[in-house]
Amino acid sequence: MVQLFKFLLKSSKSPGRAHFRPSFLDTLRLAVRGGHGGNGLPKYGGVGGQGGCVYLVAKEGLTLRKVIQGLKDKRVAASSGEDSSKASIFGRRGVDQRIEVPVGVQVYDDRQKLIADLDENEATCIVAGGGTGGCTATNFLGRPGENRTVNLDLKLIADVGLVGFPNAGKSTLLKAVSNAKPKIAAYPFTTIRPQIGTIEYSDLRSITVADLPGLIEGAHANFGMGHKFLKHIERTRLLVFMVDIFGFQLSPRHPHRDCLANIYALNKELELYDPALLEKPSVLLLNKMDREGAHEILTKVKPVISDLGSGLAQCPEELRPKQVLKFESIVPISAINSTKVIQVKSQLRRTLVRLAEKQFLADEVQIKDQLRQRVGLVGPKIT
Ligand SMILES: Nc1nc2c(ncn2[C@@H]2O[C@H](COP(=O)(O)OP(=O)(O)OP(=O)(O)O)[C@@H](O)[C@H]2O)c(=O)[nH]1
Repeated sequence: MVQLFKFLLKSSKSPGRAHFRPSFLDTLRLAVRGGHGGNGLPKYGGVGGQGGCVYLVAKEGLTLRKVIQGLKDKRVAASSGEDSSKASIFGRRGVDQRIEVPVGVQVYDDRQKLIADLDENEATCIVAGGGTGGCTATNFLGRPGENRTVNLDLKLIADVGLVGFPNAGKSTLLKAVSNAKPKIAAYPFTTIRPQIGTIEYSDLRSITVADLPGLIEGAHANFGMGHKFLKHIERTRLLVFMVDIFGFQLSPRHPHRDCLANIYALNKELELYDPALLEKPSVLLLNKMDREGAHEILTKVKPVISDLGSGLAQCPEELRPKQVLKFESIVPISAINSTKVIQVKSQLRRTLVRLAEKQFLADEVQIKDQLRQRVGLVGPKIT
């Protein structure tokens, strides 16, 4: 009977497991402790070995979930340094603990002070130093290692951040332009975690695009998934806003917002999260242009979209931002039409190249200014 019950329990579990997708993890708290320093040997002036330290190394292709799976628990301790002895006057150093984490992790201490930003492959930081070994200065007593809690906050690194309300067609576009395989459905909130796709070009260059889901009107008041995923756009070089040209209605209980109102609402949500995001270069994609009546709407709204400030008086008060977005370009598209999608691909590439050139020139001016200040009036002339 027990066997039969176990069998039934097992077989009822497996289909569920097949559909189980662990939630996206972008924060992790770890308790870390450096090893204790070994004791010295006063009689011979022997010095104890230093305690091992705990350090983090950024590795491409990792996720925070894999990090947890690789750890026994969320406490990581390095080993102690060896005591000094007659046979070994200088005690051996404790063994370090190396934890590999995804590229893009920011490390904070308990007071939310940033310790390190591991934003490139192989970037390393020590999160818990080992205690020094005992010597004359410490009365030959080894010191304890650093003991603290650190918070790992993963901010995805992508060239482009795709932002829009549900159902705008973000997943459809990402699937069409990149290697990503997002879920697509005719109802909102199909995408429940950020998706990253790589767009490849014929000259073997590639750019990465992150689809950031869950943003809805009122996200700042924690509606939907709130601003949970907006942190991931902080590091993108270009923001791509996507709206349905016919507007969007979250549910029959919510008002229908036309495409202009949606743009203001996106603008406001970003402003409420962090006004600095509005300074980022951005492109606007007006999607679903294949549907009947789309071109009439476009003719009507385009002048206002090109100068969002001019339409603020007509914008519903609850959606009105203090500062308006200024788009590098406004592109009417149809994410399900492959010709238009190819145009978007090259448009993104052109914009990123232009931004890189601008940045390069700005850096050059800054470097020359710094050199002039250093050289002063007496040095060679810097042109
Ligand atoms: N007619 C038309 N329909 C489109 C177009 N792009 C997307 N759709 C449809 O719009 C619906 C929503 O598309 P998604 O790509 O899932 O939208 P999303 O923005 O990723 O939605 P969430 O996952 O909720 O964030 C789907 O039924 C798509 O087939 C388009 O260019 N034209």
